[in-house]
Amino acid sequence: MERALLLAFYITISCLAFVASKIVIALLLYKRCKKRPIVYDDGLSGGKMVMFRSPVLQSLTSDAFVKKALKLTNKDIIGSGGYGTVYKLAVNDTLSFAVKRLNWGSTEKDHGFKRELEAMGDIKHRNIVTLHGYYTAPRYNNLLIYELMPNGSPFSSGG
Ligand SMILES: Nc1ncnc2c1ncn2[C@@H]1O[C@H](COP(=O)(O)OP(=O)(O)OP(=O)(O)O)[C@@H](O)[C@H]1O
Repeated sequence: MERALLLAFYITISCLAFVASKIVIALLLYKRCKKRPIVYDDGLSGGKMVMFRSPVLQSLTSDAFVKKALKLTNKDIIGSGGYGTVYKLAVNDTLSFAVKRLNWGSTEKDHGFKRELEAMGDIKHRNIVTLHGYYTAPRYNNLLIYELMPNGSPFSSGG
């Protein structure tokens, strides 16, 4: 009788451990999926827009955003640095982004660069401007999509 009880106890513990391990695995997979960037393929330009977990950018339709981004002109320029030109992209009256058009081309073959961008998309710090995503297309310069800082980039030293 005692042996039967002990056996039942072991079976119960094993079942509970099995269920708990499945829950932990499901939670880890869910967390990983949530962190994964959203990728939109733009059929028109053959480009790709990658949005990080930013709810701001994910609430926009990528088509509308890409169309606006590809229409940026000199009058939208808010600054320029060693790596490219920075434009203000206004989605509507209340929502704007800083879009940096890099001086070099597509990230398609540069996996290291992509990985670096995705790592930057994970960083959230009050002294570091948020990178919301990027756009890359075969015949177009790469675009980095940043949070728009009211007084310019926090990296900027005034030049
Ligand atoms: N997120 C942003 N919001 C508003 N303005 C920005 C933003 N990022 C950049 N700028 C503007 O664009 C300018 C150029 O920025 P950028 O980051 O390209 O170069 P930098 O920080 O000046 O220097 P470096 O070339 O070494 O990166 C900044 O000085 C700033 O005025």
